[in-house]
Amino acid sequence: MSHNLALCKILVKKAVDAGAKALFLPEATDYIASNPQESIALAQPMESSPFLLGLKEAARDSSLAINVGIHVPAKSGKIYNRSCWIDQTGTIKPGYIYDKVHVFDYGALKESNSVEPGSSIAEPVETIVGRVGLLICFDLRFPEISLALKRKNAQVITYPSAFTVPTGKAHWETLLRARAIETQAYVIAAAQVGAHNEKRTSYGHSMVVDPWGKVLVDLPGEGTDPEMGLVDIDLDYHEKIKREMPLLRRTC
Ligand SMILES: O=C(O)CNC(=O)[C@H](CS)NC(=O)CCC(=O)C(=O)O
Repeated sequence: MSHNLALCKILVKKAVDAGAKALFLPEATDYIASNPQESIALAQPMESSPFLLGLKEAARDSSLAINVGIHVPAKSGKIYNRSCWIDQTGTIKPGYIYDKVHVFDYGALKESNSVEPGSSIAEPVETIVGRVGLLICFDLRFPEISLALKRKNAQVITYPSAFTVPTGKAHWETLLRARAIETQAYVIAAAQVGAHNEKRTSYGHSMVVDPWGKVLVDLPGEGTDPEMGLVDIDLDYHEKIKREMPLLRRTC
């Protein structure tokens, strides 16, 4: 976790140097464990997690908002797979969190062994880059939840992710573009890349798609340094797309 925090701080510096107002980090940025027991054992409460406290401090010191995926202990003894919005003062206000609703049980991965599913869709967060709807990774396959955020006027939807390589190759870009086209929102999907342990490798291809479905960023995931892309979130463009093709007024 201290290693991951150090990598995050490199990205914070890159973001600040590039003039960014917000930085989007992947799902499970604190750690990816080798098995469900380890994942549960490593989870720390938000109040005392050195990873999260360090990231909040970095946000405050650099006046940079940060979206990050972490693990948090749940009352059931399992953990929540959580997406947090840290604002540019380093604060996670009430309502700035979302717990992954759809857990990923596929092939060798049984997320439900360790993760307690969340039970609600968070209101979009009013941020320095617009109204941000928080979702996570496998939620990407369930259009309903992103359309619920569209009805709540989300301008940006985030999917911090750690997709598997085969499902990523088959579906990742198509799903992200579809969600952006349907919701007419910016879709931002920071993704883990490469080998985590002998059993797990993530697909990568961190991607940003604009409200028309155009891919603005697709990071190659090469080399050893953490990579970052830079985009302008153009809220006027988002409005224009919605005005010219008002999908919500129609019924079906
Ligand atoms: O394990 C952790 O700590 C973090 N969580 C994840 O990486 C999760 C659960 S295993 N991964 C996914 O949801 C991949 C979804 C996917 O690949 C797909 O929908 O095709």
